[in-house]
Amino acid sequence: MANQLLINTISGNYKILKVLGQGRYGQVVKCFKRDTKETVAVKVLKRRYSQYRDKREVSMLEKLRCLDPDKSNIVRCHEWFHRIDRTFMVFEMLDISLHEYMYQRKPYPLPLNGIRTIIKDVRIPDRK
Ligand SMILES: Nc1ncnc2c1ncn2[C@@H]1O[C@H](COP(=O)(O)OP(=O)(O)OP(=O)(O)O)[C@@H](O)[C@H]1O
Repeated sequence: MANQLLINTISGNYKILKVLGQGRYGQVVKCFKRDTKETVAVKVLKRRYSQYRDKREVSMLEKLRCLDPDKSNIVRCHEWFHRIDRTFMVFEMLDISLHEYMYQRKPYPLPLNGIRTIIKDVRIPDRK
């Protein structure tokens, strides 16, 4: 896998298990972190055509790190690093996305109580 070669140039600590998805700014891969024996999600930002964009992404993460992840419902970011022309961000591995959850329940909609809980959870980080 092309990303495995890329990630090996940074650290032999991460073994890529599979591609989790693709976002606007890059690809997210599931990795095994050898030193801690954790499974993590590593976001590999697209080639650094804009250092400003990468810095903005990292500075947003820096600010969010001040919040308690257990209380703010924000995904935990373990670390990030810039190497060669890429930025790598290491996050805790989450369960399925809301989209996937809704898809799995098809053709049944989410129960009203479930929708209330999700809306409440999503709104918590807004309150800061
Ligand atoms: N921490 C994570 N744990 C598990 N899967 C993840 C994690 N982060 C991202 N993913 C998966 O990778 C996909 C792409 O994530 P990514 O954050 O790059 O895109 P996004 O959420 O669309 O945001 P953006 O386009 O703004 O970068 C998600 O839809 C999700 O399926």
